[in-house]
Amino acid sequence: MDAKAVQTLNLPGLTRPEKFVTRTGCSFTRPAKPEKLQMTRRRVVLACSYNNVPASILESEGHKFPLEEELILKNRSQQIQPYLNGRCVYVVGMMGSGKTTVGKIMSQALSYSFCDCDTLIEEEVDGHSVADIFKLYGESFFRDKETEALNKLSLMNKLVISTGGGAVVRPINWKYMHKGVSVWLDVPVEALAKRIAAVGTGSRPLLHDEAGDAYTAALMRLSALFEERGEFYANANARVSLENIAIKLGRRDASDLSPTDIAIEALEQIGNFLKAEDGGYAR
Ligand SMILES: Nc1ncnc2c1ncn2[C@@H]1O[C@H](COP(=O)(O)OP(=O)(O)O)[C@@H](O)[C@H]1O
Ligand SMILES: O=C(O)C1=C[C@@H](OP(=O)(O)O)[C@@H](O)[C@H](O)C1
Ligand SMILES: [Mg+2]
Repeated sequence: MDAKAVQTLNLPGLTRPEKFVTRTGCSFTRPAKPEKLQMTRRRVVLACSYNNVPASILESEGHKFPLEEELILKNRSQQIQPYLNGRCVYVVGMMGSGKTTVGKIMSQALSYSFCDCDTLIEEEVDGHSVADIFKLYGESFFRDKETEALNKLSLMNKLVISTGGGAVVRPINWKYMHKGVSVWLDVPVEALAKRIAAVGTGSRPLLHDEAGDAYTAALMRLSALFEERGEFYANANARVSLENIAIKLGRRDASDLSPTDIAIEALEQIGNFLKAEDGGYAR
């Protein structure tokens, strides 16, 4: 064993190793005393089903394994449950920021149900798509339906709710969302434009009018929208900066992050908010 590489970690709460893949090619040998682990730089496979295994030792060498992701998601959600107390989690952010995609992952980790606010509105308006609702009845009608939907959802619990990108603009909507906990997926507009260009602007009526190639058109419109709305997203209780996650995980840029990477960070940021709200006292 390379002595230089050996570090001793105090891992409170670690009980017994089974099988898991480390994320920095670290290896563990089971010490005599379970609460201490020795790490070397060689990759071995070891799994812990643990509470409080710091995610920092689960750093990826650029690839993750479902078991490891499950462990971390579960770990994060177990840490926040006592503070969340069944309150709904609202995911806010610009169009294309991953609210629906990441929201579903978070709901599974929290054993919550998932609700997409746009889908709820479509069901309320005879199954018309959001784009058709804009066309048939106009944006103001859509916004009223959005407020009605958020009002209804605010009476429920144990839901992860992915909101529509414009929900943050109306103060009344925040009155409803602040009955739960809100998290803002803060994604660089370039990454948003790339994602939306890949799927097309058909489902997003506010991106329809720009001329030019799909990416440039989306980038122009999203930049203008963010200019108008940026301050409203900042009302969220927690913020997930994809640029910060990329730096933390040593990735090239925000486009290099999976929805699960973002869900893990979202749960961590929600946890930070809840602990601060609670005076940091463990339950
Ligand atoms: N982390 C990610 N990396 C790459 N593409 C993503 C990521 N998260 C979401 N997407 C894609 O971006 C598009 C928008 O995602 P979606 O969840 O619908 O966002 P929103 O609900 O915020 O508009 C979808 O095509 C989705 O597959
Ligand atoms: O940003 C917006 O104003 C909108 C975002 C859309 O939802 P997504 O954020 O899920 O695309 C949808 O609510 C509608 O097209 C308006
Ligand atoms: Mg959505």
